[in-house]
Amino acid sequence: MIGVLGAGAFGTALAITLAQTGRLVCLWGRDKDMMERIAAFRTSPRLPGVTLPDSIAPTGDAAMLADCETLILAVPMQQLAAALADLALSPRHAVAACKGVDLITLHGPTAIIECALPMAQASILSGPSFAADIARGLPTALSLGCADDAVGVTLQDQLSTATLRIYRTTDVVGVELGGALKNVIAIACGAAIGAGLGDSARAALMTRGMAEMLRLATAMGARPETLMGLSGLGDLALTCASPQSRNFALGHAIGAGKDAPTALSEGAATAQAALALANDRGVDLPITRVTAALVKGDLTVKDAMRDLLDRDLTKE
Ligand SMILES: NC(=O)C1=CN([C@@H]2O[C@H](COP(=O)(O)OP(=O)(O)OC[C@H]3O[C@@H](n4cnc5c(N)ncnc54)[C@H](O)[C@@H]3O)[C@@H](O)[C@H]2O)C=CC1
Ligand SMILES: O=C(CO)COP(=O)(O)O
Repeated sequence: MIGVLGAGAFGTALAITLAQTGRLVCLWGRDKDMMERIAAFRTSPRLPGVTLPDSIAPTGDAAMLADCETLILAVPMQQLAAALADLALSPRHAVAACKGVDLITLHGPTAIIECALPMAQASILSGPSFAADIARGLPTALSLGCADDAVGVTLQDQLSTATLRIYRTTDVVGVELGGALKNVIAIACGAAIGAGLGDSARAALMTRGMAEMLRLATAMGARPETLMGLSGLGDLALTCASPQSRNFALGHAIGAGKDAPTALSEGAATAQAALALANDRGVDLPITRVTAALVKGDLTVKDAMRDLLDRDLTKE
């Protein structure tokens, strides 16, 4: 049995696609009443219009996860440490499906897992995929970062489904940072579009944003080709171009002068964390810097644009 910890949009979508393989999937959520309703009606408020297959066991009882050799962790990044601390878990493989950097420790998901579950092999699953697309069985490709390639082969086989194709790499840091940093650039792109700055501005932000992602990630030991793959360029392309993205939507609201949406936006916290990581390493992240200030309300889009355009001219 595979376990999914976190019955939000992404955890539920992953459970649905994994159920296609015929295996039993235990979907755990912390809200017991809601999990009972999901079990009874086979639908989730996080994924309207999608029916949960019978091979998914929705539950609010964490003891059910004890039998799962592989556990997928699909909670918000800033909640990962707390979620693991709250539950007594002992999986063999713990696969993070969250995107971000922990603001308190500046660790990525696998380092958080390694602290909380030292006996588990930690890995990261990331890449371009909206939960609604995965749940509807639309074709999707993701990257699995696992330091031990033999374990990576096992997980790649276990987690790939008829519609979800998984590639693997041992570059865990690259996969983690690709998924985390693209969210910051998606907020910046949303702000540009929301403020009416145009598609050319968005293309410039995506390209120079990719340069920032590469600078920070390689300074932290990632391989550049990982960032040019699914968890990096692939996810950047998806989230910077789609209003379906919650990070893009947050930026759009900021740019348009509207109230920020309440939905989760991992990029808001990650912008602050990325700046701290970059400062420690002497890496310059101008787009991330203005995005962090935009999110905090310390800068207007007009001033952010001026800040970026007024910098000294440089080589590409
Ligand atoms: N929704 C999407 O399309 C995708 C989401 N992701 C990533 O998946 C992660 C989760 O996102 P979503 O599922 O979309 O968010 P969501 O907001 O739909 O669900 C988050 C779930 O985590 C639960 N949760 C929060 N704190 C918790 C805690 N301390 N203990 C236990 N459960 C807790 C909430 O109750 C909720 O059910 C994020 O890092 C996101 O970037 C990745 C790819 C696609
Ligand atoms: O990570 C995602 C798609 O790959 C989901 O993006 P949002 O969190 O911005 O909605």
